[in-house]
Amino acid sequence: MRMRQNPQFDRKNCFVPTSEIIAVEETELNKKQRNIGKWQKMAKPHAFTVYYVKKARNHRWRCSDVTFWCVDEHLCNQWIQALKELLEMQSKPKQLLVYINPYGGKRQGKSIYEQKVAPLFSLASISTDVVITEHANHAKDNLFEVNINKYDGVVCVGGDGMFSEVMHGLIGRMQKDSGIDQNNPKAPLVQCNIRIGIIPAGSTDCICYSTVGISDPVTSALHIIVGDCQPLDVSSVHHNNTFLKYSVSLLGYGFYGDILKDSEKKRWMGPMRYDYSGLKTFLSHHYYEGTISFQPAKHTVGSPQDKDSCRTGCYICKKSEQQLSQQYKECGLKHEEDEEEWKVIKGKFLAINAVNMSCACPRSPKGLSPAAHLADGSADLILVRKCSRFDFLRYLVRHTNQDDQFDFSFVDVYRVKSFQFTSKLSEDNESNVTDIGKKRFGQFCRDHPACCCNIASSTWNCDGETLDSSAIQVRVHCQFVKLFARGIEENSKDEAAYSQSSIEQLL
Ligand SMILES: Nc1ncnc2c1ncn2[C@@H]1O[C@H](COP(=O)(O)OP(=O)(O)OP(=O)(O)O)[C@@H](O)[C@H]1O
Repeated sequence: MRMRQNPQFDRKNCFVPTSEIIAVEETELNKKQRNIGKWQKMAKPHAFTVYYVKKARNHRWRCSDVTFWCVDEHLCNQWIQALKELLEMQSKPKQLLVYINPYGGKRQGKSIYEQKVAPLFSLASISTDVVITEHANHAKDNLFEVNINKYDGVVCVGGDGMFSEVMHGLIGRMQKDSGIDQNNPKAPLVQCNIRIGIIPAGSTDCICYSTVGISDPVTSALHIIVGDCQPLDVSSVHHNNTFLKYSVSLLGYGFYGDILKDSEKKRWMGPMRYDYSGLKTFLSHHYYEGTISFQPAKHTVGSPQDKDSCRTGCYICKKSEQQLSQQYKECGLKHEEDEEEWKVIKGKFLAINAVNMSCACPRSPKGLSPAAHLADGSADLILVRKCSRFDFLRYLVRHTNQDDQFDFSFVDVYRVKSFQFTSKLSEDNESNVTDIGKKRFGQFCRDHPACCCNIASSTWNCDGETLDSSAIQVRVHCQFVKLFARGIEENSKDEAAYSQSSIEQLL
């Protein structure tokens, strides 16, 4: 059997893991092809083509191909059969439900899907049911009605808002089917095993970037095709006994809440509104008084100040999940989270951020918490206390350089599995949470004397959407949803090798 590669790889040796084969097809040889070089000498050659993932720089994936030729038709068919059987054995999706937001980002969702993604799905023999959304919550409502068991995954084409909508639909559907009341903050929620794929086509594609390493529709489509699986922690957010939202990236009060609230009023400015509102919020330098109580995530084996980041096959995520399951097994139903230690901090904050992932994006490649993990059952709680404008700027600048952004006297960071927040304003009205806190948590840690400034409440930014209440209770659910992704791969020798010569002889 002989090989004719994509011209750019001529005369290079290469290999492809079978898990990264996209499709195998019999190749029809036309007369012109048969007259090329060595194959000219072959009497009636037979051929098949292997389409595979080619890894390029910066986590970008592309589809490449290599064609194998031989004179023996039977041998050629045996190879095709054997390779197809190998592909069948893997957990690649066969049937997908696709939601396209035609208005997300630069309104390119439909054309991105049709031109870049659909041809790849068709090459990989994936059948799709495509829904072009007509209004907000169309996808979410639809997910409560469809025969979900028919699909191996749900794909959303859009930004973080579209992903959030699909995730809420899927989680909500699972709870409804299992008779679980999402309004009960302590309800044992049912995990969502159907994988979600994100084809980035929004103005913010932070979740895609943090789980794949790049916002690129073709790369994401290929992660879906090869059937990757990345579990993701999800935080549930409640106000007393009312369910508000789920969050997978940022829950931000103060600075990031104010930016979002202001930018919502300036939608007409397009993506520029985030820069404008960011500068305006920075200059206004508001701080907010409130009480935050949290339960440290004792099961995790990492810390927010670790030097290593969460990467493909992350040991810390695996180990932490094992510890957590062990804990539940040992304590069983007796396990009462309320009885565990709570820490309480009262203070004046410029920003309170809780992140379930690093929140890296092209603007801030390190993210809000560079060592946060995708699937360790915890969130990193970052408290930025009142400080001067100059110090706050120094803190923000450190998100873009190599210096430690937590190494400031006014910044504290904790790895937590649940937390509650009450602003001073709502504390006065809703003394409930504070009373419970006082009874349950004992000594409060007060940082400064009571503030004499006129402080209003801020708004919570929950994955890019505002929440109606400032008093919230948050609980992290370990590995609650699954994505067609594999986390960010190390920039290893493999990648360098791939980018130089890319394919080695498989057969
Ligand atoms: N057909 C539609 N018309 C209007 N809104 C829609 C439609 N389909 C989905 N949406 C809503 O649009 C919101 C934003 O979508 P998406 O995240 O895809 O785009 P985006 O440009 O990144 O958003 P944003 O401008 O909020 O950053 C989602 O919350 C989703 O519920």
